[in-house]
Amino acid sequence: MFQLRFTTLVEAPLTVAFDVGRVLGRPWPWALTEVATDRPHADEHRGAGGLLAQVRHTRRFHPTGAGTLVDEQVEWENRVPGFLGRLLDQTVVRRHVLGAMQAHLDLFAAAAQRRAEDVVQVVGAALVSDGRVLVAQRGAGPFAGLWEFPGGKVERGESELAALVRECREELSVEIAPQAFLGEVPLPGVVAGGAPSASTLRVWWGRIVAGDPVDHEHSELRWATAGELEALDWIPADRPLLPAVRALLDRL
Ligand SMILES: Nc1nc2c([nH]c(=O)n2[C@H]2C[C@H](O)[C@@H](COP(=O)(O)OP(=O)(O)OP(=O)(O)O)O2)c(=O)[nH]1
Repeated sequence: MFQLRFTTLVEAPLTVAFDVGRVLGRPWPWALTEVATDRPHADEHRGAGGLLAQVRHTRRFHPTGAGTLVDEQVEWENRVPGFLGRLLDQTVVRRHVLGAMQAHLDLFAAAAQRRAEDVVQVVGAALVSDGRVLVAQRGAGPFAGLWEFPGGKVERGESELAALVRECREELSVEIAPQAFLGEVPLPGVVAGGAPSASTLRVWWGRIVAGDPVDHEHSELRWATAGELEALDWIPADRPLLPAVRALLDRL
């Protein structure tokens, strides 16, 4: 098997990067078959055509503070075996795969970035102080009574971190300094009238730099220890983020 690996940082949330990648497909002149998909984390295609007896193309999507890191691996086998096959690979096939992938990845990154402008993102703050994290209970709406991270929707043209700072000011009357990206989860519902499951929640560790939290929107605010997090009745989408928050509290 020959192989090449590509990593691309796409300025788009996980679900947008995955869905745009899916629509664009793979840059091969013959159709590959999707053999595995785990939206929005990974997918795998296989097929064959032209000089290639077998192609396996896997893609993994990792959330980062700067966007989604797309890690792709292309593996193939030539139709021609042995020395001639290796020569063919080095002179023709590899160059072809590289060229096709580079053009495809440029297109992919630009398309995902454009699409991200139309999908409303949600940001949340894990505000930590004295070994505890501030959690908030929603007072109204479909998630009334459930716990969440303070935060809200990123407005059009606003950066994610500016939205995080603004939401904490509006909801809690505190000034915060974002510290590090903690994780991202898909939101299964409809956010701001978009398609179901199009948006994600991206959570950042933050420190309060001025003020004491005053509750303006929630039914309750609570400073929770790492050990208390699991037992709270969370919005279900948030649960996969709890290990990262617990690890942060344990580390600080
Ligand atoms: N803030 C926050 N929202 C969450 C979390 N988990 C989760 O599923 N959501 C969902 C609930 C809502 O559908 C959406 C956020 O909407 P929001 O109502 O808080 O946003 P917002 O402050 O901008 O409010 P508004 O403009 O609708 O008044 O994300 C979470 O941990 N924090």
